[in-house]
Amino acid sequence: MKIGCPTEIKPQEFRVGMTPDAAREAVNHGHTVYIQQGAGLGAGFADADYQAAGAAILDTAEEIFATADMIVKVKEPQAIERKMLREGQLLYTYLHLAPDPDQTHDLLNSGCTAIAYETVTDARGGLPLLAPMSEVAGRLAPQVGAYTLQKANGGRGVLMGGVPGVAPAKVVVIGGGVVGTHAAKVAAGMGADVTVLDRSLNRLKYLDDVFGRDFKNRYATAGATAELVRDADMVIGAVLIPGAAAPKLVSRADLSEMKPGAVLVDVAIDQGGCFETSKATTHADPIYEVDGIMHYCVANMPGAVARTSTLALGNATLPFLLNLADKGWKKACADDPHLLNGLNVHSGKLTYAAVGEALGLDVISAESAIQ
Ligand SMILES: NC(=O)C1=CN([C@@H]2O[C@H](COP(=O)(O)OP(=O)(O)OC[C@H]3O[C@@H](n4cnc5c(N)ncnc54)[C@H](O)[C@@H]3O)[C@@H](O)[C@H]2O)C=CC1
Ligand SMILES: CC(=O)C(=O)O
Ligand SMILES: [Mg+2]
Repeated sequence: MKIGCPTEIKPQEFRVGMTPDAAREAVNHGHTVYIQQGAGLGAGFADADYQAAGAAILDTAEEIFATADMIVKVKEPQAIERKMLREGQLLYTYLHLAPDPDQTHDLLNSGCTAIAYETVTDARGGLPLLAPMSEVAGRLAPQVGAYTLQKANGGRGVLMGGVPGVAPAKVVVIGGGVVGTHAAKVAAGMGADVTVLDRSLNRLKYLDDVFGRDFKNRYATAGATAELVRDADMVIGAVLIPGAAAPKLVSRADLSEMKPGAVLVDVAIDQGGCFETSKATTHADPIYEVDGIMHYCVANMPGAVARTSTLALGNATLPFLLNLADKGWKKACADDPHLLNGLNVHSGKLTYAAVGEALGLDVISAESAIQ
């Protein structure tokens, strides 16, 4: 198969869809790999590294899209990339379609087949292609939140760990999955007073068993959420209903109850955000204020640490990538129901129920797409 990897063009996105190691493995499996010139530079990989791995370098994204049967990326295709997708081409990347009707319509119109990293599942109920970036974003969240809490950045001027004689910051994490757990670990490590909210009792039991001494947890009723948010210096939004638009758990009215200069870090922004006042921002201009509350809502947080993130994402995407290339997407999906769960779009039809529900569009079953 011809596999193509273009340079990411989302603002300040420095990750790349394939590492030289991934290219080498695909070449060893008998595939031809095309990398756009300079695609790996932001993550520290030179064109020569890809060439040494057996990949060919092409100058432009147009050439990559025109040549390849499968496009491997990191971020959802941007409008200009969507115009280059064609009928029958396979797209393997993050999509986050539920909050993005424009992208959804373009993918449907292109006739391509699109597998979304974020809805591929595993046998333990996890999301193996989302998890590595959730680990990164979770660990970054208290770091960017702590920066935002500084006075010069609009925050209330509270130090995460306090100092002897002065209380630490109160950090509330809504959603105790991968993002939430990594965020809580780092915030607790910085010395903050951390509470994690989740609606899954099993998850709370796990957090209590493993991290009971490091941070507290509460069941996420609306009442408990409101009570903790009111008193927080930093709230990290980390909920997910896979594939669906994030539920809004803090309203604009709730902001008036919060401490002026408190910080909301909405990691769930790529699924539309879990605070009513969230709107996606970029690394170039990440922070804004609403009613005295600072918001950080970058939808591609892992791009800030592109080398770590590219290596972590590549470890997770490679086995599926090789299966897709070796067997073709239909057989690869027929053999692996977890990969089939990643199928969001095929030949002008949506194949993922939660996306259809969020956007009010018809959906066919993924099973029917592989017949
Ligand atoms: N902004 C960025 O750069 C990045 C964003 N993300 C996003 O972060 C979000 C979280 O991802 P993961 O932690 O991997 O998901 P996850 O599935 O591991 O965890 C989500 C948790 O939210 C809980 N939850 C669901 N509804 C809830 C509610 N109403 N109240 C409280 N808890 C609730 C679930 O029980 C689960 O434990 C996703 O939207 C993901 O796409 C992930 C990586 C990077
Ligand atoms: C998960 C995701 O959207 C990201 O890593 O950018
Ligand atoms: Mg994202």
